[in-house]
Amino acid sequence: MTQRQVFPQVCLKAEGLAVGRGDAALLSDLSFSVAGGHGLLLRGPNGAGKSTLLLTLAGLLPTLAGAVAIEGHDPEDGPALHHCGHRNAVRARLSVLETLSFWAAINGPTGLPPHEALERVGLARAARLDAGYLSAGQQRRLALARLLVSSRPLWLLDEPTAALDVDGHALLARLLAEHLAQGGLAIIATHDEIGLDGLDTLTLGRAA
Ligand SMILES: Nc1ncnc2c1ncn2[C@@H]1O[C@H](COP(=O)(O)OP(=O)(O)OP(=O)(O)O)[C@@H](O)[C@H]1O
Repeated sequence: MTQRQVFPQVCLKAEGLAVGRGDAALLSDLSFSVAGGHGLLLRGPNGAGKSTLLLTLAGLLPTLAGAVAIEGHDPEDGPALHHCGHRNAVRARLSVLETLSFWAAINGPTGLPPHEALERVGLARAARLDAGYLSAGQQRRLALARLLVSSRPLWLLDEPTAALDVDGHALLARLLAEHLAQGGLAIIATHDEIGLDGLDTLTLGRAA
């Protein structure tokens, strides 16, 4: 299938960035850029600061020095990014479809309709089940579906393969390939192989 450019030319630039918890810098003097159509893998040992960097890029932690800019994104088009963290933001007492519809309503129904997104991630048959009953890997798939129901150029993914089976790994690679082909960009903290060629790698420091 031929993919079309969906996103305008968006580029994330980090310059002289220091990130950490409280006042203590875990990583400093980071400069890198990721352009539309490109993906960057964050590698490094446990505790190196990958999640901290993603949270900082997402604006959920303050920068300790330097700056992050997302160039080429028009705020009129809505938020620029999704942050998909370790937790799956699954609401146990809502059905799978209700959970995803909730996220589409909160984040903007600018992507796939929820039932189509569930098809994409292999959860169509679980649509009416309480989301709390999903297995760990199914909950991860539901978290990935959240990326699909609201169209945003920048995906910040923290250990996206956690609990996914072999098919789930392949699914993630397909979703990423399609996102990049549409001009999206992705930064992915992972210890796993992602199964997609052409990704750049940034290896971060040492565990404390
Ligand atoms: N809220 C917090 N307050 C203080 N220190 C924290 C807090 N959260 C994390 N840390 C510390 O920050 C350091 C970096 O953690 P972070 O989760 O960014 O590492 P990581 O590279 O993502 O690790 P992993 O590969 O294990 O996921 C760790 O030493 C951790 O203990």
